[in-house]
Parts: sequence; structure tokens; C-alpha cells
Amino acid sequence: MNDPRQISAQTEKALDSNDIKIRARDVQVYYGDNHAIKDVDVDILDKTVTAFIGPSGCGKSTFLRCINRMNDTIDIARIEGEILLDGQDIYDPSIDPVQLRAKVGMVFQKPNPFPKSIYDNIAYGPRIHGLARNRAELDEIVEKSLRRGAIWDEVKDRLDAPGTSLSGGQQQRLCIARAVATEPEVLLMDEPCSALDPIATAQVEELIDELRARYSVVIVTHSMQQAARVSQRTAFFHLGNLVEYGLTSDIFTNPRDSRTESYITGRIG
Ligand SMILES: Nc1ncnc2c1ncn2[C@@H]1O[C@H](COP(=O)(O)OP(=O)(O)OP(=O)(O)O)[C@@H](O)[C@H]1O
Repeated sequence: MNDPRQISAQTEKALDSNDIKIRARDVQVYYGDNHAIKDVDVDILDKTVTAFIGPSGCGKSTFLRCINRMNDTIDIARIEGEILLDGQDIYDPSIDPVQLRAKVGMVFQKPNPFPKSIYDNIAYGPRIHGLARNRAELDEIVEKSLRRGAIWDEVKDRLDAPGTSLSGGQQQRLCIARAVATEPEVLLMDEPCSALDPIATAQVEELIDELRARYSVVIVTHSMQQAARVSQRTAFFHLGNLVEYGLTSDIFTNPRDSRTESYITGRIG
């Protein structure tokens, strides 16, 4: 899946063209007195898969949730610092979090289709955001999204069936299709394969590789093998700090920080 030469060329090209999608500066997150994210600075590239790795509780999911303001829904969470999406501060009071989450979609650990038909799972977002003028346009969006979710062929003859009638792996691809239906620019994935078997995992990983042609994809994973397979850039978190960030190939073969080395060699975590 990953040809290191191609990745370096692509990543360098992205850097050359200054294709930074998300810029975080001096980000702190507190849950009450717990300082969960400390002084995080990071530039996440467009059309790239970025993996967040690190031991349990190091803050990967917390930082991921900052990028689409999902932490707003947690009463005791407090965020400081700056996160820019295409240069715009996503915490500016003028930003509507609902609109932001259409642009910065999210896929969760457990597939969570709505208790609706396959068609309505996809059509829900485009309907509330007014993306289709009529049924024909909505049909088009539904088909396009299911194709991007690499699940169209499996469901095209049963769009009226409940989303929950699909297998776990199919449900997760349905949720990815649902996330892309609102034309996002960034896709956040929080351990999207942890509830899937190896075959479904391979299918979702292949899909992630395809998605980076269009989106900036950020994935939290506990699996270093998965990070190595699907990502071009990796960020290693430890105790709330972003310890090291760089080309995935460098992080795994030539880490600069002793904490990264300990983690990837299995000494911490
Ligand atoms: N909703 C919450 N309320 C209070 N504290 C939280 C909440 N979510 C996370 N935390 C705390 O923030 C810290 C970072 O947790 P987080 O879930 O971001 O880590 P993680 O690296 O994603 O862990 P894991 O790999 O186990 O999912 C931990 O100390 C955790 O207890």
C-alpha cells in the first residue's frame, strides 16, 4: 500500500506547496484539574493520512476531538491555544460547530449507523445542510458517497434495508460514506478498525488509502502496524505531550526521541 519513495515525494510536494490543512499552536486541554494536552504545536497536511499513536491515556483522542470541537460536548473540558483550518480559527465565536463538523467529519471506534435505512443514513447530513435541491440530486449524493465509502456494490440493491442489518465492517464503511456525504475536507478517525475483524480491517485500510486523494485524514490507532501501513505522517503522543512528529517512515525506523523509540520497540505502552 505504502511505497516509501512515493510517500516522501508526495509529502515533500505537499510541504512545498504549503498545503497545511490544520495548524495547531500551543494547544492545552484540561478536564477539570487534569491537564490532558500540553503545549501541542502541529501542522497537519492536506491529502495525507496522519496517524496519532502513543500509550493509552496519552491524549490522542482528546487532541483529535479538538479538531472538530467534539470536546465542546464535554462539560468539564477546557481548551486553550489556537487551531486553524485553512487559516481560520475554528474556536472563533463566529464559527458554528455544526457547520464545522460537516467540514471536519468523524468516524468512531464502534460503527454507529443511525437506526434508519442505508439510504437515510447517507441522506441525513446532506438534507440538514441543504446540499440537494431535489430527490434526484439526493440520490446522486447517496450513490457518490457510498461509492467513496467503497460499499456501493454491496448495498445498491437494498438501500431501504436498515443500516444496522449490515456486518460490522460494512457498517463502518457506511459510517465513512455518511461522513463524506457532507463534502468534508478533513476526516477524523478514532480507532476505526478496533471493532473489526482482519478482513474488514484490510478493507477499511484500503479505503483510507483511497480517501487521502481527496481529504486530510487523521487516524488514532493503537496498532503501530496499522500506522505504518496507512499513514504518511505520524505523531507520537506521551503523557499529553506531542513528543515527535514526522514522516511515518522516519518515526518507525529512525526516531529522534528516546520515548518514541521505547514505544515503538514495545518498552512503554
Ligand atoms: N470525557 C472525559 N472526561 C474526563 N477526562 C477525560 C475524558 N476523556 C479523556 N479524559 C482524560 O484525558 C486523558 C487523555 O485521554 P484520551 O482518551 O485522550 O487518551 P488516548 O491516548 O486517546 O487513550 P486511549 O488510547 O486509551 O483511547 C486521560 O487522563 C483521560 O482520563
